Amino acid sequence: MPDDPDAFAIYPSASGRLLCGGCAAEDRCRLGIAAVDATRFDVVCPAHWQGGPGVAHGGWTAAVFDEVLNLAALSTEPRLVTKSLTVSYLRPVPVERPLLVTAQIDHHAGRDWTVSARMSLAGTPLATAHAELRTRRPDHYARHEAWLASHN
Ligand SMILES: CCCCCCCCCCCC(=O)SCCNC(=O)CCNC(=O)[C@H](O)C(C)(C)COP(=O)(O)OP(=O)(O)OC[C@H]1O[C@@H](n2cnc3c(N)ncnc32)[C@H](O)[C@@H]1OP(=O)(O)O
Repeated sequence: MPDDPDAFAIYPSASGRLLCGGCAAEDRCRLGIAAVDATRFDVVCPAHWQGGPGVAHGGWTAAVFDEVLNLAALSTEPRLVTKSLTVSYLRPVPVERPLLVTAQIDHHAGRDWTVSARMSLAGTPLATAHAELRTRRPDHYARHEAWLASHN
C-alpha cells in the first residue's frame, strides 16, 4: 500500500498496455481486453469466465464495460471512478470468440461524465452499456481508508 493512496495512477505497462491496478503486475489484462485505440477494443472472453455452457458470465461483460468506459475518458481525465453502470444483455456472449467493443464519451461537465459502449460479434450487437463516471476528489482513496479504519 503506498504512503499516499491518492498518488495511484495508471501508466503504460512494460509492454505499453494500460492496465488496472489488479493486472499491472502481470502485464496482461485478465479480462481479455486489448485496446485498438481509446474507443475500440478487441476482446475475447476467457473460458474461465463462462457462466453457462460456452457463454460468458454477465459479471464479466459488466466488468469489461466498466474498464472500457473508463478507458474512453482516461486520456482526458486520469482520475475517474464509476458512479453507476447499466448493462443491457441483448444476446448470449460466446467465450473464446473475437468480440469488438466500442466506447464513447456522451457528455462531460465538471466532475460528471456520461459514457456508453457496445459489444458486438461480427457486427451483431450482443450487449450495450451506459455509465456515469465521476472525477475523483484529490483525497478519494485517503478518505476511503480513513472511513474504513473508523469501522475496524
Ligand atoms: C485505466 C487504465 C486501465 C484501467 C482502466 C480503468 C480501470 C478500471 C476502472 C474501474 C473504475 C471503477 O470501477 S471505480 C470503482 C467503483 N466505483 C467506486 O468505488 C466509486 C464509489 N463511490 C464513490 O466513491 C462516491 O459515491 C462517488 C465518488 C461516486 C460520489 O461521491 P461524491 O462526489 O463525494 O458525492 P457525495 O454525495 O458527496 O458522496 C456520496 C456518499 O459517499 C461518501 N463518499 C464519497 N467519497 C468517498 C470516499 N472516497 N470514501 C468514503 N466515502 C466517500 C460521502 O461521504 C457520501 O456519504 P453520505 O454522506 O451519503 O453518508
